Amino acid sequence: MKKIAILGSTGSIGTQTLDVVRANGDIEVLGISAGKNIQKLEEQVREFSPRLVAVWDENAAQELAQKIQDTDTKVVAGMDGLLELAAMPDTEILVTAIVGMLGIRPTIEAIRAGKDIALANKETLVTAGHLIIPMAREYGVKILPVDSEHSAIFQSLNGEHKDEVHKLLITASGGPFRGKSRKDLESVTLEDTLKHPNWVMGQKITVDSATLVNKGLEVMEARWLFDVSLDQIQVVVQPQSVIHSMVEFKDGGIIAQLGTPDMRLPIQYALYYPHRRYLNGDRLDFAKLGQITFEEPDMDTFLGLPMAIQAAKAGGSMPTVFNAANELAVSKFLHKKIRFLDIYDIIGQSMERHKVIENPGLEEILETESDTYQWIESRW
Ligand SMILES: NC(=O)C1=CN([C@@H]2O[C@H](COP(=O)(O)OP(=O)(O)OC[C@H]3O[C@@H](n4cnc5c(N)ncnc54)[C@H](OP(=O)(O)O)[C@@H]3O)[C@@H](O)[C@H]2O)C=CC1
Ligand SMILES: CC(=O)[C@@H](O)[C@H](O)COP(=O)(O)O
Ligand SMILES: [Mn+2]
Repeated sequence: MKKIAILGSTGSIGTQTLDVVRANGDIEVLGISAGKNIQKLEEQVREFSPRLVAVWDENAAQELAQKIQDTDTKVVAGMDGLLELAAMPDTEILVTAIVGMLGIRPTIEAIRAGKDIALANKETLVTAGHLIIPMAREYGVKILPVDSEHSAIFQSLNGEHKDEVHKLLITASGGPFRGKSRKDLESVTLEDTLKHPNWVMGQKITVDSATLVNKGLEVMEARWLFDVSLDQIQVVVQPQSVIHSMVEFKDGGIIAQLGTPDMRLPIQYALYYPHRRYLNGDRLDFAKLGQITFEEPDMDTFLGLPMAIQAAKAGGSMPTVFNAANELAVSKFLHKKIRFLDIYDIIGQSMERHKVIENPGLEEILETESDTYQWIESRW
């Protein structure tokens, strides 16, 4: 039995990870965690009997402890609880399916404890990739990409050395507003934004897809995961989300990974790497699909991508500012406190005022996050 723990087991990636566990029958889930959804956590405790459940919210943790006192599962709370889950004895893999840069500390804790990381939580690499990647190397742990584009690149590379690579082609759906003008975006609603054309995902990443911030985060994530320069990464809009990404090698040959939009494939690939397992689900039918099309991303309208590239070029603490500003702006948008285009203003103005800290340590990253939050809160 392979033993895993899941950071964010109640979310979109977390629950699909549990689908993969259920379908295969040879993975033991030793730890699960969530922010505050104790109803789902209780169901998961009763089905998977984990040793540990970590709940961010202290009151929710107490309530859950009451509800499951008839079980052998221990409940822990807060950041200490997430850290305990990340490093719990006997697990081989931590699945980081939590949303946001809150995932940094548990990911570091897990690496120090020698756990391989099945990484969905892109915000961690975006803000702390310069710490995480060398640390993973030092501790001899694998960072196995779960994000569909990065899994596609990982599969397409198939162990080839990075010196063989000419460039990475990251595909983008273009989001629900593909083809719209800036004027059109002035009046889009939250409900419009949450209608992703191809994928069913958590709310934060769905908004990020619509702004193209998601693609920007993925460019930065790819840079850390595959050790390539920014110039070696190209974003291509592929509206059907059938090609999940591609690698162009030095000789001009291009290898792509294709499939239906189903996150269980990259999750399962990461959990069983380097082996493939059967996956029961829809298969691509090319005759029915008819065509696969490509476009340039509209960088004049969807500023999430060019601003991310600007942050990546500035380096140091700037990707943290980009990410933190986006996290808070998206949260405000989800609570209907700001409009869609305000997300770009919040990110842009936060970056403009920031003086880059070169090679920031963990404390400086967290301070930059909280400084960015305070500045935004005082203005919006
Ligand atoms: N969904 C997808 O298809 C994809 C997602 N990703 C990335 O994976 C990550 C997760 O995304 P997704 O599954 O969509 O997100 P969801 O919002 O669906 O789930 C987030 C999970 O994180 C938990 N969580 C939230 N806040 C806290 C907290 N303070 N402490 C502990 N746990 C917390 C949630 O718990 P609770 O339920 O209690 O709120 C939930 O379990 C993101 O980084 C995203 O960018 C990458 C590629 C595809
Ligand atoms: C499933 C996944 O990995 C998401 O990141 C998805 O790619 C979002 O789609 P777009 O950002 O391309 O709209
Ligand atoms: Mn993705």
